[in-house]
Amino acid sequence: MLRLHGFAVSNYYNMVKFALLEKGLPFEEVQVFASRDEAFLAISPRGKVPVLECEHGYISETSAILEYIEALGQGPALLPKGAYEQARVRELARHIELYIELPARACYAQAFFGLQVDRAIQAKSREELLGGIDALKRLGKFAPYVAGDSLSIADLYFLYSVDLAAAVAHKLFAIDLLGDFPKAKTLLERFAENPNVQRIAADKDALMGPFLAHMKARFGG
Ligand SMILES: N[C@@H](CCC(=O)N[C@@H](CS)C(=O)NCC(=O)O)C(=O)O
Repeated sequence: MLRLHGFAVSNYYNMVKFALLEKGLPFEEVQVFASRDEAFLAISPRGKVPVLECEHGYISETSAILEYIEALGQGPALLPKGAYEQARVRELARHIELYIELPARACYAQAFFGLQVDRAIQAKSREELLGGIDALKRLGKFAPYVAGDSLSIADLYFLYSVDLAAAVAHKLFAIDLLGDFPKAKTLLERFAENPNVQRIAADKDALMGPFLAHMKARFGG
């Protein structure tokens, strides 16, 4: 059986969990916080979650994990047929990750953990986030899913990046990131009704207290 290592507050972990749930693949969750412990580095060389354990060994990096799950060919496909169509989905996923998730992440420490992020990093993140949202408006189809009429890997990145990015933009820059992006808001509302999304959100809420205590013990703040 597949085993998903990580923790329920992690947005990357939740992208993989959502894919597994939507595909109906059986899996076990192995709760572990990101760390640089030797035992964890042996399965995740950058000390990050998620890690997927399969019959052959361990896979780190969400995009590699998602591609592996997809290649198993079970459950509903999260990539369309056709090389071009697939490339468009991957293009969207990369845009969301590189230009929305990562700039927002650079400010998580201040937005969520009470630490201070350097002003220059904040300014760069703000600019990149606005550019990332602009690119998503241009590239996304939202018909009703990000890449078209069916759920795809691009939606996983969207669902578990844009909400956090919007929170960062609101808290640090007093910007309503989705203020003039009604299609994105509508899609988030649609996802909020999905039972798998609700289960993932409930698991996240349940772990939030212990996770914050873990972060405080590790970094202070
Ligand atoms: N590039 C990685 C990013 C994963 C990631 O950043 N995970 C976070 C949790 S949401 C983490 O493990 N952070 C710990 C760290 O960076 O030390 C992926 O795609 O899986």
